[in-house]
Amino acid sequence: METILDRIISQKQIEIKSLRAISRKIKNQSTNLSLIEQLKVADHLSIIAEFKRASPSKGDINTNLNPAEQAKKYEENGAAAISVLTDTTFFKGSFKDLKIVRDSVNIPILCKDFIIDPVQIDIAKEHGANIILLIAAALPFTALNHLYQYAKQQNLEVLMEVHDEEDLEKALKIRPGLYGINNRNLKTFEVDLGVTERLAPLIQADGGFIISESGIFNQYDAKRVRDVGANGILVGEALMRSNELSSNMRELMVPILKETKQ
Ligand SMILES: O=P(O)(O)OC[C@@H](O)[C@@H](O)c1c[nH]c2ccccc12
Repeated sequence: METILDRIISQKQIEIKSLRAISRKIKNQSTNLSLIEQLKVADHLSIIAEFKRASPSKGDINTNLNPAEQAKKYEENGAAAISVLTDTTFFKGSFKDLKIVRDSVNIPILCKDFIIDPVQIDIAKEHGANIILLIAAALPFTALNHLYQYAKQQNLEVLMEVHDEEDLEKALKIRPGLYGINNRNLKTFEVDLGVTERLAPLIQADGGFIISESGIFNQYDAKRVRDVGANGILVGEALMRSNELSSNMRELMVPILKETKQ
């Protein structure tokens, strides 16, 4: 049966063709902002705050927010980085949003997309991204490794997303240094923080920073992933819907365990 991930990837293959045709008029905006350097010194859980208008699992989340204003609020309230969804078809995001956020803040930005081709990495960088996401489940090992090496050559950091042991096996061979454990299964949309509890110790044994992604809403969720060694959390829906962003973000920044520091 065709999963949502299969559908997203087939759509990407179509979009890549037009991305190649985009003239690269935009000046390279990339700066040297580093999430990894921040994670090295953080004493609380770092928040990667996401700008996410909609998603296939939740439908419209908040389509009225202004990306520049929301990004500034994330920065003011202590986000370590901002994630911007650039997929349009399924998430209602765009590279324009990425550029707007880049021009509004001074912290690292993650381009959140389904990357299957180096041209997407070029475009992410041209719009000001410092970090890209690579989803292990979306690619065979050789392609994943190739895109990882390409991004590093472009001076970008890579958040390597894993959801199960099979993904992790591919990721550990690459040793990316920065892992995203997605609590949401991109094939069924099921969310379970137990995924971080299961995979984090396997990553810790090998070394590398850990970001727990998806389904994190409050300090109990934050503590749960912190307790198994997460260095950071990637939070979208909870922050996009929040009416009290400052206090919500503050409650998520729980102190991290000494053993977690690298
Ligand atoms: O809105 P949430 O449940 O806080 O999740 C944020 C983020 O983890 C999620 O948007 C995400 C994680 N990995 C992805 C890959 C593609 C698209 C989206 C995602």
